[in-house]
Amino acid sequence: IGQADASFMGSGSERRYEDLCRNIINDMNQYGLSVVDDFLGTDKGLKILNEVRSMYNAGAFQDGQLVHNMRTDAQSSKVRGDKIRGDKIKWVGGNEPGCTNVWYLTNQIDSVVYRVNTMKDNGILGNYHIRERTRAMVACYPGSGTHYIMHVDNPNKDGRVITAIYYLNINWNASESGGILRIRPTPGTTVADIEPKFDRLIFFWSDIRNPHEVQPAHRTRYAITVWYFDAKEREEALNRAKLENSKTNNANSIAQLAEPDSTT
Ligand SMILES: COc1ccc2cc(-c3cnc(C(=O)NCC(=O)O)c(O)c3)ccc2c1
Ligand SMILES: [Mn+2]
Repeated sequence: IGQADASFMGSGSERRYEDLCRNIINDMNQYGLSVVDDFLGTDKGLKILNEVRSMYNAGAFQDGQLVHNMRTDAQSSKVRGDKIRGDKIKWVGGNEPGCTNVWYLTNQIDSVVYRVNTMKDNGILGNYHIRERTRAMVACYPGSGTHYIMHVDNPNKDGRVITAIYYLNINWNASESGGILRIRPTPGTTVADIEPKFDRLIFFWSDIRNPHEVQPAHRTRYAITVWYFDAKEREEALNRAKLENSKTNNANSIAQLAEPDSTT
């Protein structure tokens, strides 16, 4: 996987920017994932890290835990919640105060994604029409073995086609701290083990092509994720949701009709 050096914000950067985008296109078509190192350079990366640290220390993150994998312990009928996810998250839209560096990052990722989506000979990327994305999800795995079990980001065509993750972890040593992102591209038997290194940006298809897990982290592990929507898949997902919604509303109103009117 081409480890493109992407500090293209420097001088004479046009050529390097084109090369970076070409690398991403090739990686996405060949592997369904791409790793870009030194995306913004050290000083911009540090500004983002400090901003995220102050958010986290201000207690702005909520427990990302959604569903406990509850099960009863065989011996003492105690119910044990095996956490599916151990991360704590904060959604950032980009215009909140104190998030200017996260906003700068998402702007930089946007320009790369919109570029690769429109370049000629971009293969599978040409099948999508990417016009919008989610807000930025700032995630912290607070160490002590917190992890995320194998999952697919978009298993049911909710519109998200590309996952982009930017890592903030200086001198990350996976043999000590774990926290590897393991992607198992499907179909296939290969495995991609990606360390959550400082100033590293990765892309991968969000759907069932890329089941992945975050292995137990033993050090605080920060990442910022944005998901990019394909306009057509997103519209179809929203239409399905609307249809479902109106069905339940109708069902509810019919149910109300059927209920004996309590006032009579
Ligand atoms: C309904 O509300 C929510 C709110 C937040 C949610 C966050 C995730 C999520 C998904 N993937 C990863 C991941 O794969 N990280 C890889 C890495 O850090 O290297 C991750 O950390 C978090 C999934 C569902 C959510 C639903
Ligand atoms: Mn995921």
